[in-house]
Amino acid sequence: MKKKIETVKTLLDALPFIRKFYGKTIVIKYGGAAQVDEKLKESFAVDILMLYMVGIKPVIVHGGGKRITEILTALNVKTEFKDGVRVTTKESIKIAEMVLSGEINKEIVNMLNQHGAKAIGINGKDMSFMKAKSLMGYTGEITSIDGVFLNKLLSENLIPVIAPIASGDTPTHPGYNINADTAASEIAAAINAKRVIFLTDTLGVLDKNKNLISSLNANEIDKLKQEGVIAGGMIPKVDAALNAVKRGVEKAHIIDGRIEHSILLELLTSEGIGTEIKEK
Ligand SMILES: Nc1ncnc2c1ncn2[C@@H]1O[C@H](COP(=O)(O)OP(=O)(O)O)[C@@H](O)[C@H]1O
Ligand SMILES: CC(=O)N[C@@H](CCC(=O)OP(=O)(O)O)C(=O)O
Repeated sequence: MKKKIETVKTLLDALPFIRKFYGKTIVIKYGGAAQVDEKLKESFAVDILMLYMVGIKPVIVHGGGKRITEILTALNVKTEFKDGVRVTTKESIKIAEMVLSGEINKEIVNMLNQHGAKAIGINGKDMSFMKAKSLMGYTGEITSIDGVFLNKLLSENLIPVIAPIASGDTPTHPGYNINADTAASEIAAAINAKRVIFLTDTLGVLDKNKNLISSLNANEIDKLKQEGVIAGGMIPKVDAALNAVKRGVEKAHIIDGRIEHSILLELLTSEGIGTEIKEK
C-alpha cells in the first residue's frame, strides 16, 4: 500500500508540468547518443509516448550525421564539414536522403508505433512542406515551412517524425540536405512550439574547463565561438537554439541524450538539465 501511495505521489508531482504543457507542441531534435544506443532508443520512445498519452504534442526532428558519414566512407566518398555543417554533393545528397528518410526515419516511426503511438514519417518533399535553396552545393537553407500542414497532422493526433531533407524547386531536383538542428529550430518557429529540445551526446554546452554551462545568451555564445570553445557540431546547435527563441519559441534547451528519460526529466520535473539558450 505504501508503495502504491508513493507511485500516486510521483504521478501527482508531474501534474503541474503536464498542465503547463497540455495541448502544447514540443519539438524534439533527436540526435547524439540516444540515437545509437539500444537502451536509450527505448527510453526515448517511452518518453515520447508518455508526452503523447498525457496530451502534449511532440514533433520529432531527427539527425543521423554519423550514419551518413559511415555509409559515405564505406562507399569511398569523401565528405567535408564547414562549421559543423556538411557540404553536400550531388553524390552525397542521394545517400543522405536514403539514410535519413529510409533507415533512420522508419526505425523511429516503427519504434513509436510499436509502443502504441500514431507516428508518421515525412521529409520536406512530402506536401513540399519544407523548401530550401542552395547554401553550399546540395546543403540547403530553408526558404519555407508549411506550418498549417504540420498543425493538421498534430490535430489528427499524429506524431510527425521529420527527416531533415527539403524539397528543391524543380521536378527533377534531388532535394537539399539540411542540418537537423537548423531544421528543428525552423520547424519549432513555424508551428510556434512552446519548447525546442536538442538531445545530444554531451551534458550540454561545456566551458573551456569542460564544465556544464547551465544558461547562455547571444553575447556569451558569440564569445565562446570566437574563442573556439563552441566548435564543430555544437555551432549549428547553439545557433539553432538561439534562432528558435528569437522567433518566439518560449525556451530552448540542449540536453544530454545519454541520460535515460532525459526528456521527461527536463519537461515533467523541476530538475532542469543541460544548457538553456536565451536571447539576453
Ligand atoms: N563547447 C562545447 N560543449 C559541448 N560539446 C561541444 C562543444 N564544442 C564542440 N562540441 C562538440 O559538439 C558535439 C555535439 O554535436 P554533434 O556531434 O553534431 O551532435 P548531434 O549528433 O547530437 O547533433 C559534442 O559531442 C562535442 O564533441
Ligand atoms: C547539412 C547537414 O549538416 N546535414 C546533416 C543532416 C543530419 C544531421 O544533422 O545529423 P546530426 O544531428 O546527427 O548531426 C548531415 O548530413 O550530417
